Amino acid sequence: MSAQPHPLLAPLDRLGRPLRDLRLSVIEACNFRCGYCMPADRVPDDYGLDAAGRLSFDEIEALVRGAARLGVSKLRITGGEPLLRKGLPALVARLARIDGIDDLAMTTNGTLLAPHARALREAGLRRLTVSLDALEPALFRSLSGGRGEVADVLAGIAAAEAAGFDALKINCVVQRGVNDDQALALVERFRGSGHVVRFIEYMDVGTCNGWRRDRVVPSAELRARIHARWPLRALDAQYRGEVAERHAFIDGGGEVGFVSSVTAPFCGDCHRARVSADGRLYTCLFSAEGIDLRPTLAQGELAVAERLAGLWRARADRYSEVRGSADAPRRHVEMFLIGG
Ligand SMILES: Nc1nc2c(ncn2[C@@H]2O[C@H](COP(=O)(O)OP(=O)(O)OP(=O)(O)O)[C@@H](O)[C@H]2O)c(=O)[nH]1
Ligand SMILES: C[S@@+](CC[C@H](N)C(=O)[O-])C[C@H]1O[C@@H](n2cnc3c(N)ncnc32)[C@H](O)[C@@H]1O
Ligand code: SF4
Ligand code: SF4
Repeated sequence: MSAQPHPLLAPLDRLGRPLRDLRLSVIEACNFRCGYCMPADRVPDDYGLDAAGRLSFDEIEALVRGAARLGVSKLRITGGEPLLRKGLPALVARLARIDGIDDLAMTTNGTLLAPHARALREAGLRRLTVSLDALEPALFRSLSGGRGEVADVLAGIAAAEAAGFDALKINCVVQRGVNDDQALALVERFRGSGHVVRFIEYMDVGTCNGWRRDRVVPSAELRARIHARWPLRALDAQYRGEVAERHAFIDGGGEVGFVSSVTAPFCGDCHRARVSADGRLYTCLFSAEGIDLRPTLAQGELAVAERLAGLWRARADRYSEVRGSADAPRRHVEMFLIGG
């Protein structure tokens, strides 16, 4: 059941967009070094705030309760790698109880999922997204910065299924000449499984990921490649502002999705806010500066709701629509700090 937003606090931003979706990073550290996010040559092995720099579970709960008062109903836990955060199932249990949060999801690289899937499910996590950029083991290892094994991710997916998670999202960031040749294999592997593979255009987020536009594979091109092998038909969005464009396999093999933030931006309906592990609010994936919420978190959920409402009303972000123009911000926060 959705919480009734406080009557004074159901804010619209300057472009008329409500706040519906909160993406919360619970940790800035990661056990991978994906080149498009946290390149090994730019981010030291021991990178990470010490635990005291992170929001406590009490602070996180105050944040989410405050956000729920504004009409936020969807919460995604992310990182860094969220499964590195100690005590995560206990945090999930606290967040799952918050009135108004109808959709509690997590994005993970999946390597630590096998031992944790059941506890997360029992704690109340409803949905899981697992990132998986390649099935070929040597390529997967290289894409993870030499840190990960694809077999561990597949074991994590199997453990999630056994724990009762169904219809996982399997997210693949596609780079031309790097892993675009893995797309058909990924589709084949998960067709008919009930899980949904989604291909994400490589984005220019962060300062250090060496983005090149010629490495972006437009979703339309990838969709045509998949359609030639397994014919597709477009599906309607399930709700306004859905990030992925959905397509069904005509033969009944399930569906596949495309996130096209470079070639077909979707800022017009963007109702997402992000909070980093140290409590900074980012009103766009491409914001340069976060706004420190920590002093307000100590004052309780009503104070949080009022502060968030004021900040949301001032928002006018639409980076993907102005990318490349003189108006576009030049500096962005790192993706591993705000969680994608
Ligand atoms: N530019 C841009 N990209 C986004 C935004 N939200 C998500 N993405 C990209 O899309 C990817 C997939 O996002 P998800 O978190 O899986 O999408 P979602 O719509 O919240 O997930 P579901 O509710 O499960 O469909 C992210 O990792 C980002 O790369 C956004 O607001 N702006
Ligand atoms: C930052 S990660 C955090 C969660 C977890 N570590 C994981 O990888 O699933 C969340 C998502 O952001 C995506 N991502 C990171 N950098 C990206 C980029 N430059 N372009 C597009 N997606 C990116 C990742 O592929 C991943 O699916
Ligand atoms: S995409 Fe996820 S797994 Fe890869 S470096 Fe970034 S935070 Fe880590
Ligand atoms: S670029 Fe910013 S405003 Fe546009 S959809 Fe992404 S997060 Fe929202």
